[in-house]
Amino acid sequence: MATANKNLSEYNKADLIDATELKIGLVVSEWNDKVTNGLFQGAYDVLIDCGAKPENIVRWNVPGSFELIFGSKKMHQLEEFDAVIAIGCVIQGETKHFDFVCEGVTQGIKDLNLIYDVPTIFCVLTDNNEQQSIDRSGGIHGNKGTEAAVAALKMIALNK
Ligand SMILES: Nc1c(NC[C@H](O)[C@H](O)[C@H](O)CO)[nH]c(=O)[nH]c1=O
Ligand SMILES: CC(=O)[C@@H](O)COP(=O)(O)O
Repeated sequence: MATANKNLSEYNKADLIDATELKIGLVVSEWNDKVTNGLFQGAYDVLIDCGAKPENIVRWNVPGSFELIFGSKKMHQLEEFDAVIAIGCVIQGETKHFDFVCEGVTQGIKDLNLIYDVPTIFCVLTDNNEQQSIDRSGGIHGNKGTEAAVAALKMIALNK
């Protein structure tokens, strides 16, 4: 099922755990920050809706999606978080750099999930154009940040 057939913002709060006592880290890329800020807001709103305290939602910014790997690793090393959400937006340009950034951040975040016993959630848009990113960060297809926070809460429940 493609995103076009599924609204990313749909979730059932009854399916999610109480977030009152949770601490969530969000590492946010500054590239395409209009989009990444929208993704962050979508994730933040779910966590608050599920009872998280604002002071327990910690945001770190990094220059680009490739730096999400190192930023997420440093968060994990604090051993304070129940989950880390890596937020980025990679948009195809003129060169093959898109392919390498997307593959690198995908593999890097996969590796973090193997190394650490706290989930790292992959909230990275890998789009052909800016409109696709807008559509998936609070636009017609919903918000992938919402989906990421839901995934984080579900994985925390599984990890208890
Ligand atoms: N083109 C995009 C980038 N490129 C920058 C890299 O992520 C990285 O910061 C740089 O190579 C230095 O290590 N990053 C994005 O997040 N989105 C893009 O569209
Ligand atoms: C994903 C990127 O790094 C890319 O947007 C950079 O653009 P370009 O390939 O035109 O250098």
